[in-house]
Amino acid sequence: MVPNLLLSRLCTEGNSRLCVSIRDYYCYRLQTHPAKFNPILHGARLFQQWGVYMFIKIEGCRLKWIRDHQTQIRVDLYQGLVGSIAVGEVWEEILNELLPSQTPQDRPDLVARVFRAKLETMKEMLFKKHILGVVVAHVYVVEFQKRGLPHTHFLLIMNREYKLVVPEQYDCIISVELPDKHKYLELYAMVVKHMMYGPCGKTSFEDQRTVDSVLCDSFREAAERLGLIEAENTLDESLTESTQFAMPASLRRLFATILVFRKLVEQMVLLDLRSMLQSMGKDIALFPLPDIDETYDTTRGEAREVTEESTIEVDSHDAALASSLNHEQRLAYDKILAVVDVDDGGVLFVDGPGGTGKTFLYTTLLAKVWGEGKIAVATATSGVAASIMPGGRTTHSRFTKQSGTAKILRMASLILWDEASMKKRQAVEALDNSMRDIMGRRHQPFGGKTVVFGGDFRQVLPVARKGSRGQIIDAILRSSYLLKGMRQLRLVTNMRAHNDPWFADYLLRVGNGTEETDEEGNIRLPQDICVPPTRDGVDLEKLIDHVFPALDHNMSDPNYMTSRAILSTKNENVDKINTRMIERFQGEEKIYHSFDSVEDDPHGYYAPEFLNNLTPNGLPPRALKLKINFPIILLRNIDPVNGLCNATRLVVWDFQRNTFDAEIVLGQHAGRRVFLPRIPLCPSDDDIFPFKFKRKQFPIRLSFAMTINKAQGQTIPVVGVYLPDPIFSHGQLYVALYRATAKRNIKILAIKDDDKGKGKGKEQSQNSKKRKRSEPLLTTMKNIVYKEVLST
Ligand SMILES: Nc1ncnc2c1ncn2[C@@H]1O[C@H](COP(=O)(O)OP(=O)(O)OP(=O)(O)O)[C@@H](O)[C@H]1O
Repeated sequence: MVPNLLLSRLCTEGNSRLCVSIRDYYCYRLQTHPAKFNPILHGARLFQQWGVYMFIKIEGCRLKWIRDHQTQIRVDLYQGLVGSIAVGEVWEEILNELLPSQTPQDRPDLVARVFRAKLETMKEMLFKKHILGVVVAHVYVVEFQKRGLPHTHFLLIMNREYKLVVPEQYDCIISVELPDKHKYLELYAMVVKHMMYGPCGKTSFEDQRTVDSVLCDSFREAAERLGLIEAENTLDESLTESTQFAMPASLRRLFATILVFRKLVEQMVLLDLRSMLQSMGKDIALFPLPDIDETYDTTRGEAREVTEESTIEVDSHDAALASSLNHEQRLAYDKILAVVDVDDGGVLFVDGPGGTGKTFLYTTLLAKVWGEGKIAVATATSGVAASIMPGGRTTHSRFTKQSGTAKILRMASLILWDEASMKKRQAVEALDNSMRDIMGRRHQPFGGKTVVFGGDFRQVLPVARKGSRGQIIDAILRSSYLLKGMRQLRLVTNMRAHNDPWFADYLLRVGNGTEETDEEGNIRLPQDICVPPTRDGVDLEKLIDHVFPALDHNMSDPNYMTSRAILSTKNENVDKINTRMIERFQGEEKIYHSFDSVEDDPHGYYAPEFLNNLTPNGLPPRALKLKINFPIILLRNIDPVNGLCNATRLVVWDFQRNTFDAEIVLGQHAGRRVFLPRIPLCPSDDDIFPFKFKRKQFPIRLSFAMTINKAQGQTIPVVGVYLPDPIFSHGQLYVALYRATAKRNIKILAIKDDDKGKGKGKEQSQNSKKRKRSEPLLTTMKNIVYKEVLST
């Protein structure tokens, strides 16, 4: 039925053609010529766009032919079997040919070729082997779905004796149920693997509208109840759920108290709210609430920071730690206190590799300064480091424009900034500039304050987006003008791994880039920390077993859950491991769907199905799957003062429909139970989409596995490292290794790059199980160290 389209006309002389069809021409443009660079094949989504335009050209001609030949085409006469086949994203024939970092969607040419080969096989089975009976005529169309993958619909006109005339005959060849898992395990597995839309359980429209045994009035209401789309009262409901969940008796008591002491309680609540909002960096005046009567404020208008800092109670245990400082810590301690005592300013840098006791030193210093009635301001670049420092706050929430900030900085005898190596130097320089103004001493660094920075430049450095090595180095504190006047205090002894001195030494050599390398520039990994290769290629399962032994027995133990994690370089690897852990973990699963939208899209041009498929880095998934006791990690600073900051680790306790209950498990706030709401989140990388994407979801991810960068500063005694791709930035290998306390607590699974063939893209790396057995797992590894950032 489909004509051959001619560019001008099809001329034949013997067997040779003088002209080619439009279709032939574009087929030629899509050929892969190994020696020639073909820009079309590298165009990713542009390639798809181009494909669509070219297809429209060809299809336009086809449609014209059909329009002009209506008398010959008597479509209305036909009836028969309708069926379809669709392309599978995990077809190996496609994955094997992808260029580095391409996905199947980026290569419509490959997808179409492989799809056609399969289609031809299918046609042969249908029309030559007659698997469904003799076919006398057929029609099929191939369509490309939104994601850029093709599928086809068939209409088969059967020979008279094979025509299906009663439902029973259809039932013999068409089955819309899952095969019996126990009888036909292989068939069952095959159907589940290739099933595109998941099992459907609904049998009627009423059934579709029934949620939790309640028949809803509309499909919209049913979708809202299922949490698939956002209901208008989601926030109200989550508040109601939290209140039901949290001690109804105390809430009733509060209500009774409000009735009795209305004005007083109202003012107390407002003052409390003001303080909470301040700690989140917000002013209560921005919200439509009753006015505050300052006479009820017992702090007499004193800024929250000042009240907080001047009422810190010293933990006697922290004060006693001073007697256990080791020699180098003691030297640093004495030097810093001497500068604090003189009170004429000084800038010091505690340079200590991971585990050398920087936090231990800060804890003793803070206890000493506070014990003398002085003010010490403790900050850290990341929320995790801040949460393990007494009175610690992130620099982001500490150095704000709040009225109390300047006052507290003026009063402080010591300002401590941990993980300064992870912050861009411009941020530190901005503080220096502000302090000079605040103190009215422009000529003295930090206006003459004692400022102690701590950090480790062996670790992953602040990200200069798409920055070159030079730009990254230029962005760090080492390159600042402040370095000249900074006194260096060195800690060397690894106190965390002191029971395994060989390992402690090895870590330091990795961090310093002094570990011996082979001719390919790789360092050797200690044999006993590498996962031994398995015969059946299930190395990742082996790594999971090493890190999470006897999971079934330990899954309800929060200490077990949070003292271990698998680290990897990329989010896609992390997601893969977390998905495996969801399957392994027992218990009922709860799925929370996100509500996705685009800002400034009043006409709804961006379809929800499209938005739901997006998973930008740093955002939670569209379908967040949780089970009780799952370890999770926060993705945003929600309430830093109360321990809810980016990278805080929690364990899931219980679910409600719009909220869930979790417990903070590490740091100063360990043991605190919190309710987490869904909040609007935007990708940190603004340029990633040509529109402003917004996902309303719980700001968390599972933390069975996490990226190496996210693990920086975390305490993880038992560590697995999964490296299906080589590490790619300064300090990554060091950060991954030094989390562990000893060699016996770490296992690495590094897969040789060649195993995946050259440039097979991410899907192939996800298929690492299919690694060729002849190829060994890696026991040597690339280590990237920018030595210039380590020298002073
Ligand atoms: N003098 C000491 N006596 C006993 N234990 C110590 C001493 N110094 C440090 N430790 C212990 O060693 C471990 C590592 O110390 P700490 O967390 O302070 O190191 P760090 O340099 O801050 O590490 P990281 O950079 O990885 O955060 C902790 O368990 C700490 O309690």
